[in-house]
Amino acid sequence: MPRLATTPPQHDPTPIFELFRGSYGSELLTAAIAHFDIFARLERSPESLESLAAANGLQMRPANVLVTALRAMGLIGVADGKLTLTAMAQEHLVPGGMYDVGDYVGLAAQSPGVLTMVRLLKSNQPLSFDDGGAAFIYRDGMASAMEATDSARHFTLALAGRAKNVAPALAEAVDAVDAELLVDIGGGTGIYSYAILQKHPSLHAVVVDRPEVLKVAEEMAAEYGVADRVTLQPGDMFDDSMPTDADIVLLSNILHDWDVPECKKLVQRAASLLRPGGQVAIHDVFLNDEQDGPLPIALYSAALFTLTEGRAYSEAEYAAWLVEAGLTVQPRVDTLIHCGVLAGKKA
Ligand SMILES: C[S@@+](CC[C@H](N)C(=O)[O-])C[C@H]1O[C@@H](n2cnc3c(N)ncnc32)[C@H](O)[C@@H]1O
Repeated sequence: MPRLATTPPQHDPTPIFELFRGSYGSELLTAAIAHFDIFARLERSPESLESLAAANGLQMRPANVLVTALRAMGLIGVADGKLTLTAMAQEHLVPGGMYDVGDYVGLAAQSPGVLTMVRLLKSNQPLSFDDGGAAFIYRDGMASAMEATDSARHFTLALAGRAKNVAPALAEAVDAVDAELLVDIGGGTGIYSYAILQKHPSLHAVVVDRPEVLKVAEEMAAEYGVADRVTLQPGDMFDDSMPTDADIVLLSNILHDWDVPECKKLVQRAASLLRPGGQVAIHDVFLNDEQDGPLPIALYSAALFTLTEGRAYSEAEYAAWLVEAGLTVQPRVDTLIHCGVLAGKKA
């Protein structure tokens, strides 16, 4: 009997993910207090994100990750378009204040996790694994752990744990009635596609990913009994051609791996593959449009920042890219573990 990718778990695993990501909160808070000049500066005068970033030698991606988390923690607010301290931060995090707790938090300033976070924030570079390169991302000329058999397998199977839980909800959330062709860009194990295939017996899926990753996708296609309706296409999603006339192009947990220019390019490429009436389905997490939380997503954004060239984005950011690509944005549908689908339809 093939495995079912459409049966949801009995218990929602979201709290486990939130507990796991909690360490990023501690690291960012300690980094902000003990390694960057944020609270004293904002006490002197409100400031734009750009100017706070420049004063601390940070590029915009790390600045966004750090400040979004501090806003989600209730330490930084916004007034008249500038960053300000909240009352709690003013009382407790301005150096020299009567009730300043900065030195207490600073006891963790030299811990390995905090030092690594500070290094990554300053360099704007993802972690490199055993000299094999970054996890989850590949583009021409970059060292990538997805190019070697063992590391590609390790990172791909790690994502299968989340995918097995979320895929049943994704298969419900994506409108695939009457669809014939699904293109899953950076599909990894392919589990999300396989759930949609199991729900829609006349659908065919093309899973595009790196060659070593697709070895895992091939095993999973057999396990889930969909191998005869799946084409595995090795390639580079930025440069290689992909099938056209697609009803659905799935970008599941892809855009959060990349910085804004790459995201725009990928959404444009995805839109160019659609037949009229088709949709690009962005499956991801969503920051608030104000970039001030929710805290679990702000901390996940920090995780993404350390591992990849991306971060979490807001629905407004994704929607703008879909519109730029000529698509009409559909209402967002939640799946599981903070994820949801934001689709853009081609007229
Ligand atoms: C974070 S994983 C997402 C996997 C899966 N879609 C999911 O939701 O679990 C990103 C995937 O994109 C693939 N990928 C990264 N860069 C790529 C590139 N340039 N071309 C093709 N695939 C790429 C990775 O190998 C990996 O499988």
